[in-house]
Amino acid sequence: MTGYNSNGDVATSNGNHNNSNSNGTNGNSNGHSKPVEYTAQELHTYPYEVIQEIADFIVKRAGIRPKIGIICGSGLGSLADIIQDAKVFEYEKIPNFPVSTVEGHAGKLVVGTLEGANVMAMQGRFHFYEGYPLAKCSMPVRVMKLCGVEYLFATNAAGGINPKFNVGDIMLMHDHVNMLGFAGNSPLQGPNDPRFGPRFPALVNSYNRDLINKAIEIGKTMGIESNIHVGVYSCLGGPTYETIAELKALRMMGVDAVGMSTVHEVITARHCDMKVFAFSLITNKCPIEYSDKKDEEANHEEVMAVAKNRQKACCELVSRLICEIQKGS
Ligand SMILES: O=P(O)(O)O[C@@H]1C[C@H](O)[C@@H](CO)O1
Ligand SMILES: Nc1nc2[nH]cnc2c(=O)[nH]1
Repeated sequence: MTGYNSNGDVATSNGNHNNSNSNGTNGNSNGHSKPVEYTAQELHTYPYEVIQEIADFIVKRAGIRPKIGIICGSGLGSLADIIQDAKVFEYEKIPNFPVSTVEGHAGKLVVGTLEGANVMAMQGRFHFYEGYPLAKCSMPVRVMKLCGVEYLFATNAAGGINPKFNVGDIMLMHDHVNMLGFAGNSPLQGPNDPRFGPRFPALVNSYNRDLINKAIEIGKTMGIESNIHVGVYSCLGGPTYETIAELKALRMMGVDAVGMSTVHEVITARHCDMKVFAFSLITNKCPIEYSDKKDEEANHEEVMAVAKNRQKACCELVSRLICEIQKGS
């Protein structure tokens, strides 16, 4: 079993340095190679070397270094289907990568080009409620960073708490309330590796203002300006949807949309100095008054159906924003 020695260097269990090569395998005496193995504890925190091996594995096989990373929210996997010259990696086949367990999250990494930019997209993200620690949920963001990604586009399906929001609207995130953080949980918990970023990162202005403004302009030219809002997202642990009392509390805190993802990915991206653009597709309206109406209860089938209906608009918004980034570079 491979482990880490007290210097933080990769070492085998007999104290030898690991001789893994860039495709994440160990050569052995009979010329065959086998994947590097890590302990459960190592895969809980994902040390730099593990992330580097995963990034090398992807870049080597994709043959390009992506500049933009996209995380597809529930039912929004089609954002990755528009990628050209795509190389597709099933999560199960990427060494030390977790697997997707949620419906609407295919569990594939797609690398290719979009609007002339090299991109990589996750068709399937990892959620806290799947039983993964937050560091593991957002580990792919660090993989993106070491692959060369400068911009993170994070998307999600969310419940609209702001009464002005309608099902099918898009909320451009300009801030978040980190409810899991309030409860003492962070993807950055544990020893800090300064190769990724500082121990105490600031999070004001996490959501790139320039990209938000560009997205608003794109929304106008798409004729959907009345369906685009700018607002505050909050991530809860899930997998339950919220109670009325929780929704009332979130609204009082200034939250416009609620979901079960994205915040820890944004924290991880900002820690390693990536530019962040994120949006929520409002898949259901959250009730904030008690009633017996069954149709006010959120459910995952509805979430995915709305996402499927709105995938064309979401794809257009993402591609046109990438086109704008390309014009500026
Ligand atoms: O991955 P996202 O945040 O888009 O998915 C949301 C939150 C839950 O995973 C699921 C609930 O319907 O949708
Ligand atoms: N927490 C939460 N996540 C969602 N994802 C889609 N809709 C919802 C919702 O209403 N609440």
